[in-house]
Amino acid sequence: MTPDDMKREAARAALAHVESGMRLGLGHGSTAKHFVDLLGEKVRGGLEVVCVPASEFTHDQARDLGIPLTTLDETPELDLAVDGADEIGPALGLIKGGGGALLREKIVASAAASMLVIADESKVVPVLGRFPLPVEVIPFGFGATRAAIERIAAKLGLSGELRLRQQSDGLVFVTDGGHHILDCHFQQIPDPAALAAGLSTIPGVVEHGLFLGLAKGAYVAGSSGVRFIGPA
Ligand SMILES: O=C(CO)[C@H](O)[C@H](O)COP(=O)(O)O
Repeated sequence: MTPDDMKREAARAALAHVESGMRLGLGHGSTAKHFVDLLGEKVRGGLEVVCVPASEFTHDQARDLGIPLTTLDETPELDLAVDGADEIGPALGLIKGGGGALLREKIVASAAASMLVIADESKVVPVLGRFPLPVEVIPFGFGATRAAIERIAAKLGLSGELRLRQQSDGLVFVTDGGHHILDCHFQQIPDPAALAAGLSTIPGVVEHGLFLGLAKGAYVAGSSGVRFIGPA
C-alpha cells in the first residue's frame, strides 16, 4: 500500500461515522481530499448531508462532486468535522496547517460536536514539533509579531528558525483569509498547551496550528490496516 492508499483507507473508515441528515465540516489536504471524494460517491448514492468546507480548494472539490454546501452563518453548529493532520501526538493533540488552511479548519472543527482525524501512520509522533508549527499572522506589523513569537518560545525553552512560508514560485504564501504563515521549526514542543496559550496572547497572531482538545478520535492507516486512536 502506498501512503496515498493509506490516506484513502483512513478516510474510508471515517466515512462509516457519517449518517443521513448530518451537518459535516470538511477539512483540507490530500487525506481530506480522499474523504470528500468518497463522500461524493455516497451523496450520489442518496446520502443526504450538508457540508461546510474549510478551504476554497475543498469548497470547489465538493461543489464539483455535487455535495450540498452550507456556511457557518447558515449552519453554525455541525455534527462532525473530518480532517487530516500533520502530526498526531499524545492525547490526540495535533499540529495542522501544512496545507495553509489552519484558521478555517480550526473554526470548522470548533463548530462541530466531534472532530475525527484521518491520517497515515507516519503522522503519529510521541512528541509534537518535528513538523514545523504553522502560525498564521497578520501582514501588518510582521516583524514585531515574529519577535513576540520568538520571545514566547524562548520563555518555554523553544528555539529554531521561524520561516515565512513561500510558494514554489518564491512569492509569499497568502492564506484564504489573506494572512501569512510563519513555520516554526521547534523540533520538539514538550508543553503544547503552554505554547498555545502564549501564542494566543500575541495580537498579530491570528491562529496557530496546535489543535488541542478538539479531536475525539483518529483513524490511522498503516500497511497492516486501519487502527482507531480514541481519547486517553
Ligand atoms: O492541516 C492541514 C491543511 O492545513 C492538513 O490537514 C495537513 O497538512 C495534512 O495534510 P495531508 O492530508 O495532505 O497530509
